[in-house]
Amino acid sequence: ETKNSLQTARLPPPDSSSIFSRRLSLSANFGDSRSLEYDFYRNSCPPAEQIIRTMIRRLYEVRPNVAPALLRLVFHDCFIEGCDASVLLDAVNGVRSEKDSPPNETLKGFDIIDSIKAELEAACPGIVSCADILVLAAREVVVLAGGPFYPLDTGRRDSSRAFADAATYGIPSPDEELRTTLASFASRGFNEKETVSLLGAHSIGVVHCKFFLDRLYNFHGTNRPDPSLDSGFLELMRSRCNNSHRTAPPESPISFNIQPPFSFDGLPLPSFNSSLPSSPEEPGMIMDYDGLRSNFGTLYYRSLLQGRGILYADQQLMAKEGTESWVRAYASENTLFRRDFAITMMKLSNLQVLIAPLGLVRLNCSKVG
Ligand code: HEM
Ligand SMILES: [Ca+2]
Repeated sequence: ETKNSLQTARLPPPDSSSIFSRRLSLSANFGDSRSLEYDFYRNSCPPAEQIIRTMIRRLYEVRPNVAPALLRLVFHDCFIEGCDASVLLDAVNGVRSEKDSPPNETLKGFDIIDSIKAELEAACPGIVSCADILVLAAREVVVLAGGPFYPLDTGRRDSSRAFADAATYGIPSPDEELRTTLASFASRGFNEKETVSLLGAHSIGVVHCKFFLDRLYNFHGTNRPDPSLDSGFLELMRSRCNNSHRTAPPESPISFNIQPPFSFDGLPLPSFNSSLPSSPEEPGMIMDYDGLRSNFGTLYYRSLLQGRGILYADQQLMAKEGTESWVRAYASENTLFRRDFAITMMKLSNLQVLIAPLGLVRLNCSKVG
């Protein structure tokens, strides 16, 4: 299965950019033998995967929000020129980083990757790529958050540059219509079903008010809320995010209105206080649909059935029969969802990977040299 998804993932998307074609033709020169391998570090750094697992588990105990942070981070890396750790690079000498692009402004978890990298550099200097660390760390947090385990091949190499423009235009927008979202995923090889299952990642984490304020107060410039929103849920969201969050500068004390976390279905919440937005000036909604962590995914899809998706792009999954039927299926069959989510996470983690001699192993994940 890994092999198949890797091959699919290596097909050029319809809108393939020149950099992508360059990579593809270069790797094609070496034939098909160059691909990721199961346990790539078995000789060069045997404890690599165990180190990552142990560190993530320890971190998760004190900071459970590492789970959503890293799950989102791997998506934002792999979606832009593949899983090459390009998203981790800092700006240098006026060359913009992906971190600075608007869709990435609220990304978190860079420090976690850095500390894992430091540990791995101490154990096996110059061996384990940042790109592999990121996908492996994301796999661990999915399991900790109650999601499925999935096997991953390794041997990804890191990019030597960031793709700031590609990140600005290539990360899907939360306000997008369904067809645009589907086209964006299709261009990376994900069909409708796979797109619906990947969005199950929105079972955990936080959404800041600015990403859905328009839905609450001025949907598509109508001065009215989004009609697809359940009315009770609209009130709940408005109580979290008032209209002033639209214009208030981030440091404005006016925005201080965080309330205790709650669960959408009245389920008891675990102590997830640290998944509150990082600063009190940035209120938002907790996507902790899976209060008991036993059913990762189920409550996300059920909430879409009830018109309770937080982002417009989430709720849009109900706008078309093809995607709606998958929302229904995943809302009622958690085993099916877990299987499909595992497969699509493997596919996401294998997008456009760089294999030696392409790319490099960065010694510091946020710098090239
Ligand atoms: C149409 C596609 C998607 C859109 C428009 C979208 C948009 C967003 C937005 C706006 C946020 C809130 C960020 C914030 O408030 O700081 C968010 C959070 C998140 N997204 Fe997505 N996303 C999409 C797909 C995905 C996928 C495919 C994954 C992973 C496989 C993912 C994982 C996450 C996670 C885990 C969070 C919570 C982050 C945290 O709490 O730190 N998203 N997403
Ligand atoms: Ca990337």
